[in-house]
Amino acid sequence: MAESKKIKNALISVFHKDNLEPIVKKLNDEGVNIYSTGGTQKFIEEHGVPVNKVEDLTSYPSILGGRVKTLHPKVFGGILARRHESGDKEQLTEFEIPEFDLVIVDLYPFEETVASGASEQDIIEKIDIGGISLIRAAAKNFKDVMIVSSRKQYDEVVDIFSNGAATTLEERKKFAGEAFAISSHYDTAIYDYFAGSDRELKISVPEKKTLRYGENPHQKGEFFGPLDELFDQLHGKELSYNNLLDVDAAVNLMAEFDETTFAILKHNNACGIASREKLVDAYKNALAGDPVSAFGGIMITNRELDGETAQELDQIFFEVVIAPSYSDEALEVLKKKKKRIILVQKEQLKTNKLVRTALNGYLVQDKDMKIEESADLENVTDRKVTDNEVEDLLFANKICKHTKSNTIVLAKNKQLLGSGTGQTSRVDALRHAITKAKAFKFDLQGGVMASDAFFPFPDCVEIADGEGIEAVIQPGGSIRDNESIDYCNQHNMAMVTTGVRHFKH
Ligand SMILES: NC(=O)c1ncn([C@@H]2O[C@H](COP(=O)(O)O)[C@@H](O)[C@H]2O)c1NC=O
Repeated sequence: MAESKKIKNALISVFHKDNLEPIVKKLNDEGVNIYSTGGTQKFIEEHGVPVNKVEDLTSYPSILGGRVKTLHPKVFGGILARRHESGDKEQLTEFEIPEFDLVIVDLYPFEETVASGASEQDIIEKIDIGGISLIRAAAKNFKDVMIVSSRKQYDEVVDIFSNGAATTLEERKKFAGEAFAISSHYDTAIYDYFAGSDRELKISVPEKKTLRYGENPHQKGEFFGPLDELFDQLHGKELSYNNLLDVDAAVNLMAEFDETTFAILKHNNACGIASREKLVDAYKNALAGDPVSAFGGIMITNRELDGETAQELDQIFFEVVIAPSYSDEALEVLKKKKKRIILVQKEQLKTNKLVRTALNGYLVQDKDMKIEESADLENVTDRKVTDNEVEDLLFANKICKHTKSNTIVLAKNKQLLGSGTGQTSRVDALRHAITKAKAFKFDLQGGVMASDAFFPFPDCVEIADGEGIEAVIQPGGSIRDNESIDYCNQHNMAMVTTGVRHFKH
């Protein structure tokens, strides 16, 4: 077993004082001398534990409103001295500096202060200088010093001290690594606050979840992010890498819909979706869109999931269900299958930037936040779209935005009839959409067609017309737009353009 090093002197300077008591009591029981800054020292004293003032050690009071408290050679010398260097030891003796073997710091809450909308002055005062220096110094000298840099580590520290106030080299090195994670995250948050539009890419996410594997079982996978803020998982196995991608697609798609809607996704694309007055009807009509692909799919709705809908859902195998809430009856039904993942979506996504790897770097872009309303539509054909067609066109356009390019979406009565997903040509996407719609016995007569990008040729409107599609929504902007528009005019079809392309790769 690794040799433990006893702690003789500890320096404690924490912003939040909660949960510190068991550690200081233990240190006191073990005969450790505790040194502390103003507020921390008062807190420790109030708990009946003797403590030395850092001010007495440095012979300086805390000055400049707390901007300088521990920034002194008598403090940093005691942390940074190399215990195996005789020169360092001699200097400690010469300047009467105690050797600190343990440093506990809880930094000023910079991120929380920014998030609270505080004034610039308050934010600037929450940039911790002394505390971050204590953390870095103690972590650098981990061979002799134990650094506790987060309140989240207190339980582990109490555990380590259960056999006496001592630490092993292995423990000190591990805590040093965690300390540099804390200090670099803290600096990233400060950088984010100051950085302008020409900012560098700095991402620091402490919350990590190790996944069973990545996209395939032979690939390792991890997720970084505070997933618990977004979802409560009520039941089922752990979300996998592919589940997370599907859930992301599902949540983004559903965010477009206000009325009662149910969607089923597979491989990040909707294979069924419908808006209806009753949730159970929305589900049944979503499932009808492609009951084959729905097998093993991701289910999502924007309404409380009721017992009747849950009974229907229970008839098929699916991986994940997402809803803002569930009735007791629904939960009882859905929990029957042990592995089924049941998620409560607590809030909408707030992300407005998208990041992915490309070549030897990263691509960063604004999220596609644009979605068209009826006022955004320009009727470019002789025949004007009817009110019902407008509803279906906007419905299809929303699905298009969240389907992999190239895509064509066919819809009718706020129900997805078929889509072509991720095709290399637009006409292939349409053919695929038609095949799917026909496979599930949909009548395309009177349906609408949405395209994520303009039609380079009139072939798509020609084929759609042949199947009975009567109205079309597309961004427009092709040099051959007129050929598609002319065809529509000659065949009593209506077309609206949006001026907004919705590629998704
Ligand atoms: N200025 C300094 O020398 C200094 N030394 C430690 N601190 C911070 O002061 C806080 C504790 O202060 P107090 O014990 O007075 O409540 C901790 O969050 C610690 O990170 C400092 N404050 C900010 O930089």
